[in-house]
Amino acid sequence: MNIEISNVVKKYGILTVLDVEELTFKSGHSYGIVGPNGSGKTTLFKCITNIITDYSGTVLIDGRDVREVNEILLSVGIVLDGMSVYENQTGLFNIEYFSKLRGEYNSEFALELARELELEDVLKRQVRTYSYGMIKKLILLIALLHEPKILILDEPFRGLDAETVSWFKKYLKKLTDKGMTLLISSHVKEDIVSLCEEVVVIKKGQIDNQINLAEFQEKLIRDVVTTNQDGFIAILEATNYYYQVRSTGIRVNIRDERWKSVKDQLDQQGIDITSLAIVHILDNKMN
Ligand SMILES: Nc1ncnc2c1ncn2[C@@H]1O[C@H](COP(=O)(O)OP(=O)(O)OP(=O)(O)O)[C@@H](O)[C@H]1O
Repeated sequence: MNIEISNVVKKYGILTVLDVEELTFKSGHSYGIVGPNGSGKTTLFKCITNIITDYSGTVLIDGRDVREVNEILLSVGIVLDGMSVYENQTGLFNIEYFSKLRGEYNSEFALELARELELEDVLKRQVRTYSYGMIKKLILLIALLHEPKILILDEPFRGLDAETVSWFKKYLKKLTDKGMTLLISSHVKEDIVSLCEEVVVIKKGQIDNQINLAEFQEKLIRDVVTTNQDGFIAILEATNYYYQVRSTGIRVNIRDERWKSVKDQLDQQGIDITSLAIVHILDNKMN
């Protein structure tokens, strides 16, 4: 399912917290939404899922306005950071309850997921006796139960152990391979890189950048310090490669094979590399 956002402006009083002219999430693709705290990521998710409705502009899912055709939301799963369940009820009650709110309850599938997430043994316990990670797993399990066509996850992995994060990533990959659209916000670069094809950077409520990660696969940013920085710059100037002089060294932004030729030239001129740090493209953009 596609999501098309046009001229969406959300204000709190006189403060504009979201102002997105045009943004499209294509069916079956996975998107990372990144940006500093308070930049509007959660607000965007809430507008897409009708949790916030008092915005101007439109959000269309498969061409239908989410504020007019509520049924579309049955195909959308959302997990917001800080979402809660009924703590005085058991895990199983919560799974069944939230599942039935959306339609059929498939107990076999629910148990299968619970087993994979190692929640099976605690399903009959009241949720208030769960650890933070168990509650988070339970909420994610509930969101997965209906195999949504669009899944929106706001900081989904915070507080989960490495094994569970790895399970979720594999599971989400399977779902996107089957055509689910995934929107995920995270401050953890590795989560975004391992799951998403495209990154949308939001700053102060506006789209600051859109990055196709596939294009950057072989392109690494390097911060390089050499024994002769002027000689190094002369090589980069002569080859027309883009560089920046920084306190951490000379930042070069070139593909692997070109970097090899730069290194050969450094060798020929007797210039040694004393320090080399690889910076991922997203380190620049995420915060
Ligand atoms: N109910 C509210 N009343 C007033 N302002 C709000 C309300 N909810 C959010 N805001 C403001 O809207 C802006 C965007 O908040 P939002 O939660 O969307 O940011 P975020 O990018 O998800 O941040 P984080 O990375 O910290 O989760 C912030 O300035 C926040 O203070």
